[in-house]
Order: sequence, then structure tokens, then C-alpha cells
Amino acid sequence: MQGNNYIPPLTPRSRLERLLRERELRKSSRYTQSAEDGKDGNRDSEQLSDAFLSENEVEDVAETVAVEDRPRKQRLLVVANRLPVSAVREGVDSYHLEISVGGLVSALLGVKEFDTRWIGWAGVNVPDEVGQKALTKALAEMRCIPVFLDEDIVNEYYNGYCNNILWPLFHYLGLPQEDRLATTRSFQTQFDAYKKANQMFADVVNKHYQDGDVVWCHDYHLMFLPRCLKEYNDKMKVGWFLHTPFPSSEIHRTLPSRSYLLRSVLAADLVGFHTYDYARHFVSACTRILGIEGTPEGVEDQGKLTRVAAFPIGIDSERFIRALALPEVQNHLKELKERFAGRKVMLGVDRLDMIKGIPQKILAFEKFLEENAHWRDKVVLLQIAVPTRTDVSEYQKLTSQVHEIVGRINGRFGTLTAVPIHHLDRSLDFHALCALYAITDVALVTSLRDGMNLVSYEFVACQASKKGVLILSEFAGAAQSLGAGAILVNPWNITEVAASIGYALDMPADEREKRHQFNFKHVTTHTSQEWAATFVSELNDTIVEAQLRKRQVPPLLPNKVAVDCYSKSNNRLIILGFNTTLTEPVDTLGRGGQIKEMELKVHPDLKEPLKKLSEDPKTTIIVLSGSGRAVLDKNFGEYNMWLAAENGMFLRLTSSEWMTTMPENLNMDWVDSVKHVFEYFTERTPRSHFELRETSIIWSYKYADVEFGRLQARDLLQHLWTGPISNASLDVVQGGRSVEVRAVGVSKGAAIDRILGEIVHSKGMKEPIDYVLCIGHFLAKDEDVYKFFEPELPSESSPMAKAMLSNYRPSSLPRASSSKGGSKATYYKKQRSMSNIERREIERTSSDPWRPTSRERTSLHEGSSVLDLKGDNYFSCAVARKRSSARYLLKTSHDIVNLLSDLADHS
Ligand SMILES: O=P(O)(O)OC[C@H]1O[C@H](O[C@H]2O[C@H](CO)[C@@H](O)[C@H](O)[C@H]2O)[C@H](O)[C@@H](O)[C@@H]1O
Ligand SMILES: O=c1ccn([C@@H]2O[C@H](COP(=O)(O)OP(=O)(O)O)[C@@H](O)[C@H]2O)c(=O)[nH]1
Repeated sequence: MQGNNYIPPLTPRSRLERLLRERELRKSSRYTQSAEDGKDGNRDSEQLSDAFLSENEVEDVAETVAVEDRPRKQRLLVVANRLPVSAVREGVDSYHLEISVGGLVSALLGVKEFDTRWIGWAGVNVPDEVGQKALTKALAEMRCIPVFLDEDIVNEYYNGYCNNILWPLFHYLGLPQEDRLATTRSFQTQFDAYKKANQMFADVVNKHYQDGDVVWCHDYHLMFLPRCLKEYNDKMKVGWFLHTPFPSSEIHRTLPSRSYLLRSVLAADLVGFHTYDYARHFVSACTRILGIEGTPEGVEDQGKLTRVAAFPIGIDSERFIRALALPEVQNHLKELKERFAGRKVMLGVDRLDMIKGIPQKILAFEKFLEENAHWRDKVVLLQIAVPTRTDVSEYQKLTSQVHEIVGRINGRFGTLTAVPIHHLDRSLDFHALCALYAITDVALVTSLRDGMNLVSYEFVACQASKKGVLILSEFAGAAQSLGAGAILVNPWNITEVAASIGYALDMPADEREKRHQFNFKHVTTHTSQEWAATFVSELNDTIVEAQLRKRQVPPLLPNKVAVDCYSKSNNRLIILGFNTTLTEPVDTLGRGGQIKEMELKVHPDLKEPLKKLSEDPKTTIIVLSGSGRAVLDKNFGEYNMWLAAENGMFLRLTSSEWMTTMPENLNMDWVDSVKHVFEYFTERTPRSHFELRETSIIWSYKYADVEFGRLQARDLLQHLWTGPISNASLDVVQGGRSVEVRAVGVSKGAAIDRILGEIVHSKGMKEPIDYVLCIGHFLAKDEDVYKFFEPELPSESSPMAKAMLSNYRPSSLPRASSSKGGSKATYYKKQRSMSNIERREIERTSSDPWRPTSRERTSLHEGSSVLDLKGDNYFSCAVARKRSSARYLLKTSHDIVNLLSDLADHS
């Protein structure tokens, strides 16, 4: 509808605003276009239907795909295993081209908004150069570009890996039972061929790609393609759409190449599925198999977002509706009406594939005839079974199985003049198919699993006058959209399907009308054009979104600059986190990682550089960690460095005793109640654990089932925020896969001020610190430590402010007891004694006594700050984080090993 009241903002601020605006623009441009087309009688859709219906179908495809270029059209490279035409070689350099059958082809042929080129396999082996040249030329007229696959590759990649492994697996059929072992053995060869074939597709895309093109990869045949394309050119806009179901992660995880395929698909910018369920399964597989976080937008790994969403496909409904008026279709209709006069017509149209549930459908029909004798000569089932993948043995077996059942039933219920089942092992032309759809009383779709099933849409589009009934498997994607108008059935339940046939045949006209209207509206509004336009629009937008996000993600640490600067400075400070920063990487997917994690250990490759660095008199190292004192003692006791345990609440130079940096009024009365809650959740969440420290308590579900862990954490947080302890003076800190509770105001940033004061004093520092490197995998709350060192604006660091704090340092921080007995709250109160200056500062900032202000920075002596950081000598780095307030990022512990080793070499 043109001219509704919604006016999207001109400068959209959010992703949704951008997409809504784009949709409005599309609608209005389509409206203008159709008005123009109306004037000159040159409507795209008419060209399409004429083309598709004319005698020379192949040239028609050319027209369909190559609708005249208009400057506003975006170039779209559609890459699918199969081209919309298949070639049959007739001579050395001549080919006969036929339209390929299948939902993907029918859907994409209706898409006219783009300047489209198809890249794919023409379904024929062309080993010789002459033949390849001739076919390339013939296809070029249709804007189709061939990928030449030889017979061996086709056998291993298409018949083998695609159709014998991925196809059954994605449709929940498992691997063929009797040759399971053979399949297992040949798996690797087939997978290698799959990768090789995908690379061949990529090579052709790369050759034809132009800047700004959208590359849309299709289906399970090409899961490796997004990775190949992005490796070649990471600027390419790459989308990937799956036309089959994506199964539960429990099924996908049985695939030996499960991780590899997921990672390859994740290289795309946008990943699309027919239904929300398939998208959900995919995200869940990424979380459970790869350990990558799922977000409401998709899957995010190290700051790279792959958007994942549902884009239900549709058909070019107009084409079917218009076709019904054509004389060819009317002739077919007349013939069919005469042929089946006095009988109700039931229809099945499927590729002869195991997933379509053809035997189940026929058996249900048999049961219906068995139980309803009065219908036996009044109903006929027309089953069109289009041969497909005939080289795969499972498909060959299916053909004989279906023939046998049909023969048996026709023998049982047939008469000399009529049989109940008409079974055709071939495809029909478009006119015949439309006529069949139109005379049908009941369409029967009994797929055991089906990505979408376009036959059900096409049937509905052709039923404007008859308003027949659709019986639809609940396991077809179409059930999500046509569910309200169709009779949904479980195809495995033959009794239920038989009963539904009876119900459908007897359905009163008013109920048929209502059901039909609902489905017709859906089919005519959710078209293939809409589907493609929405996908491409979201793909374009994903790139915009990624660029916006990129600006929020800090750059990688420039190692060389950090090292050069280090070597030129005289008084350096290195602050290091422990967990994930100095530890070895652990596998979070439950393969022994938990044991390692519970006993944190320094990465062995770091021992040498840490030793060297800690012995350099110009360098001070602080390990600033959430871990307890004992853990830091055990790991770092041998080095000459400062240890700041429990987020800086305890401090020690390795050659001295522990002291506390805690304020006197630190309240820990809440610990027992929280511990009680954590125990409860640990008992109910397998592989989760909690750790009681002296100033905090942490529940971790890093090794638990991620999705269950997240649900439990939500429940736990809800309880902490709103339950009986909600008024206690504590901070609830949510980590990636943990929940931590601390006394109010405990954070690394709050503690660093005091730690620095102690170090400056104890070292008797005369020169300002002229280099700070602060690296950590810190919680957002603790990232305040990065901000502490950020150089201030000139107006803030006036001499006045510095002078005021000239003697700021607790005269002596209290020693910490090593005893762990007794109530913690009273223990802290007894232990802590503050200097006058410190107490005064705390009173002044009573809302958050630990928050350092710019004026509280430690000074060496009157007027001179301990920090001489001008910006280029300060390096804050977040480790393995997506977003951070740090200036830089380091990706892995391996990067830290490299960096610290380089620094050590310059010590
Ligand atoms: O090319 P073939 O191996 O002969 O197979 C034909 C196509 O079958 C599959 O179609 C799927 O796509 C339809 C449209 O999205 C969907 O409605 C249907 O449920 C799917 O089964 C396959 O995914 C295509 O790649 C094949 O070309
Ligand atoms: O004789 C036939 C039978 C079917 N089809 C087309 O094949 C497609 C089947 O698509 P569907 O999504 O139902 O299943 P798929 O075969 O892709 O799994 C539909 O567009 C049908 O119009 C066809 O062109 N000729």
C-alpha cells in the first residue's frame, strides 16, 4: 500500500530504523516502477511469465534473469550449486539447455530487483576446452556463469558429501544405515572434494566480482564458500542462505567436520534460514560446538558479528495467478476435469526424495481407502514424483519402494477402468502443473522434514476459485507460515493423516473459504521478490552495522610502538591481570578444561620473560588479579614483583608481607547469605562451581551447558537483585559466564590509587613513571583501572590540584593476617587503619569512597605528579574482549607471550 502514515526518520539511528527506512524506499520505488511499466506496457512480471511459458523455455530464463539493466539496480551474484538451467551436450560445441527443477530455482527466478548473475554448475561434465568455451558462451546469454566440475568431484562432492551426508543429516535422517561404515571410511575423501569444489566456486566468483557487488551463496553445498571468499577479499559483501532445515545441535555435532563448517559459514556477513527454529539451532550449534557467544543479532566472535536471522522464502505468486487465464492452462484444465469427472482429486508434487515422505503419504491414503469404502471410486490421488539425484543409491532404492507400494494399492483397490493412484515418475511443464494445482480438491504434503516446501505455496496461489484444502506436514518450514489455514499433520502418524484426508474431503465450503483466504493472503504478500529484497537489504545493512561496531572496538596493540616506547623510558610500570592474561588457554567445551581452570597456572612460556622483566630495576610489575593471595603466592612468589590479590584489596611485594588496602568500613555481612544462594545454584547446575574469596564470592558456569548456565544465571541475578539480600551493601557483577558478588566499591580501579601510593613510597621513587602498560581480561567493572591512567586534559591537571595532594599516601598500610578464621566483616574492621589524609579523602567523596578523582592522584613531591603520561607512553590492553574502554586489544595469550618476550629482550 502506498502512502501510509509511517514516515521513517531521515537519518536513522538504529539498525531497525535503517531497515524500516530501506523497506519504505523499496516499496515506493516499486510503486513508481510499476506505474512506469504500466504506461509503456513493459512490466517485468509480464516479461517473466511470457518468458517462462513460451516454447523456448531456456531463452526465457535469460530474459527472467537479465531484465534490462537499470542504473539503480545493484549487482547480485547468486552462487548456487545448480544453475537455473542444466545443459545436455548435443555436439562438440552445442548444448540443449533445460530449466532445472527445484524450489531454489523457482524462487530465485522470480527475483527481478537486482542486476543478477548466476554462478553454478550446469549439471554436465565438460572435460574439453572447446566444449567449455561453447557452454560458457551459451550460458552467458542468460547471465549464467558455469563452474566446471569433473566427474570425480561431482561424485565425491555432490553425490557423496552433499547428498549422502549433509542432506540426510540436515533432515534428521542420519547416515544410510547399511553402509554406515563405508560412509565413515570415505568421509574424509568426500569432505576434501567438498572443500575443493567450494574453492572452485570461489575462484569463479572472484574472477567476476566487481566492487560493490553483493555475493549471495546458497545452500548446504556451499558452506565452505563464505570463508574462501572472505579470505580472498574481506571487503566482499557475503551472505549465505540455507534452503534446508538446520538441525538441532545434537544432530549437527555428530558430523566429523562440524566445527569447520560452522566456522566457514560464520565468515559470511549475514546467514539466513527459512524459519526462526533453524536459525536458533544454528546459533545454538555455534555456542555449544564452537563455544561462541550467541546474541540477539547473531553470533559474535572476537568482535566480528555474523548476523543470523530468518528469511522465509516465497514464490512469484503473480506468475501462477496470471498463468491460470492462459489458453494452454485452460486446455489442460478442461482435459483434467473430463478425465476425473465425478471424483475428488488429491495431489502430491514432490521430488522423489526420502525427505518428502512419499511412501508414508501413499500408505496413509491406503488406510483412508481401507476405512472409507464409500470413497474408493470417488477419489483419486495424483502423485508427481520428479526423479532427482538418481546416482545416489538411496534414491534408487526409494524409486523401487514407491513403485512397489503404488502397484500393491492399485492392485488392491483398482477396477478394470480406474485406479486410485496415478503415479508419475517425471516432471511436468509449468502449464500442466498450474492446471493440476487448480483442479485439485486436496493437496497432500507429507514431508518428513522440508526446508520450506514451495509446492504448498504454489497450490494455494492457484486455488482462488476452488478453495481446496491443504494437508501439510508440521515438519515442513511452510507449516510456520501456512499453519493456520492448512490441516497440519505428523506424517509419521499414518492414522492421523488418513483421518485428515477424510476431514479435508468432507470440509464444508465456508471453512474451506476461511482457510484458503488466510493462506492466499500470506502467499501473495510474502513473495520471492520480497524475500530476496529483504535478504539483500539486511546484508547491505549488516555491513553498515559492522562498520559502526568496528569504531567501538579498540585496535590491536601496535607491538612495535609499545616495545620502542618501553625501551626509551626510565621508570616503567607494568600491570598485569592473571586469569586469561598470564594463564594458558583452556578449552571451555568440557574436555578436561575445568580441572586446569580450577588450578590457575602461569603460561610456561611466560616464566622466562617475567623473570627478566621483574629483575630490571627500571621496571615495576604488579600482578593485579581477582584471585586470592594463596594463588598469587604460588604462581608469582619466585619473582621480584608486586602482587595485588582480590582486585587489589591485598598487596604484597614478593619479598615482604601481605598488607591490606581495604577501607575500614568494608561491609562483608552479606557473605553467608550469598554463599547459601550460590550453593543452591551450584547443586542445580552441573559443572558449575563457586569460589569463596576474602572479599568476594564467585559462581562460574564456564564449563556448564552454556544455555542452561545462562538461564540459571538469569534466575540467580534476579534473586540477588530483588530477593532478600537486595538491600545489602554489595555489588553484583555479571561476567561472561560468571556472577560475582563483592562489597560495594571494590574494583581494580579503586584499589590502584592506593597500590601506587604504596609502591612509590616503598621504592622511594624520585622520577615520575614515564611508561605504563596495563593488560588484563578484566570485567567491565574493573576496567576503571584503564581510566585511572588516562592522561588528563590540561585544565584538570593544574599545578594547584597536584600540590594539594603532595603527601597523599597512607603512612603505613596495615599488614594482612594470613588467618582465614572468624567473621570476615569484623576481621576487616580490626585490620584496617587509615592515614588522616586518606580518611579525609574518603569523607569528602562519601557517595563512593573508593572512586579516585583526578585530584587524588599520587604525587612524588610538591607540584610534581608521579605519572608523566602524555598519551603516547600509556598502553592499556584488553585481552580477548569484544568491546573495552582500553586503548588496545590483544587477542590471545599467545600475543601476550610475544609482547612480554619482546619487552624482556629490551630490558
Ligand atoms: O538440485 P537438486 O540436488 O536436484 O535438488 C533440488 C533442490 O532441492 C532443495 O530445495 C530446497 O529449497 C527449497 C526452496 O528454498 C525449499 O522449499 C525446499 O524445502 C528445500 O528442499 C535444495 O536445497 C536445493 O539446493 C536443490 O537445488
Ligand atoms: O514437475 C515439476 C514438479 C515440481 N516443480 C517445481 O519444483 C519445486 C519444488 O520445490 P519445493 O520447495 O517444494 O521442494 P524442493 O524440490 O526444492 O525440495 C516447485 O517450485 C515446483 O513448481 C517443477 O518445476 N516441475
